Amino acid sequence: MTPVLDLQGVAFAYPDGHQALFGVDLHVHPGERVALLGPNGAGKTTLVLHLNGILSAESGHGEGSVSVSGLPVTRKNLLEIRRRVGIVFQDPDDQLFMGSVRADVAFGPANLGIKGAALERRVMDALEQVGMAGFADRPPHHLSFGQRRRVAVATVLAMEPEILVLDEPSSNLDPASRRELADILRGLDVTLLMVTHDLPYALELCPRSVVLSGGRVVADGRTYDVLTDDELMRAHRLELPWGFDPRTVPVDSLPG
Ligand SMILES: Nc1ncnc2c1ncn2[C@@H]1O[C@H](COP(=O)(O)OP(=O)(O)OP(=O)(O)O)[C@@H](O)[C@H]1O
Repeated sequence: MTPVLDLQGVAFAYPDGHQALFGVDLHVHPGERVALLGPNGAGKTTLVLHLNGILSAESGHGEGSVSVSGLPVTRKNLLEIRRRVGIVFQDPDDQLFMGSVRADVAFGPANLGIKGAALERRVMDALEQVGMAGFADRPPHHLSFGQRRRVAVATVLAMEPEILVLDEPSSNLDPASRRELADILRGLDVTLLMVTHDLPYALELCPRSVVLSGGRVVADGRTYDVLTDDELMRAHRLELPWGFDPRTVPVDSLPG
């Protein structure tokens, strides 16, 4: 089976010489839900920026290869790659800039040439998937932060990506919004890569976790096994929230 995401030996140094990634290998198969964990400065964002070619070895500061469903992430493939890889950034305001929710969600597919009833269907399907169909005519800046984050997810879903990449999806959400977003994400039929410091969220949503530390993959396995490996957790500054013990989570409530 061709992996949706295939990274081989990805190394990258920023122009100031700071080396952020050292030979990262990562393979994600269709339908998988994977959490990307790691302390501050581990290289998670740098890695995510390689997935749709914002950063790449082609820029002259890196090595290795990234491909999405067999298509190499190179300058000449960027349009198709950006259709296949949907990234939801941490701040929804980076993704919402139109006068209405409908216009924001329509922006990407309209750029692909989709119009009329087909465009409206894409927009409403995406908004329904995130429970925001009733907000189509509202200006995004009149919505709460949690609602804006859901609309940001819809802008990406409307592109019908092969992989949905989420950067800290639970950050700044109140407990109810955090849980509602988890319910939404659990219900999506899409391959998912989620960068998070919210370890219970990773356990709840992603059967598999990859730990990046110092620009290297230091663990890749079942989320439960990663979070209960005390030595690994300590070595890479991963801390569970006070009072949370994965061992007490009922096994049948874990995903996958
Ligand atoms: N534009 C840049 N120029 C130089 N170094 C950078 C740049 N952006 C990030 N870095 C460095 O690269 C390393 C990896 O940073 P990155 O943002 O990828 O980490 P991260 O795992 O996403 O961290 P966090 O959890 O804090 O968001 C860090 O040491 C950081 O200081």
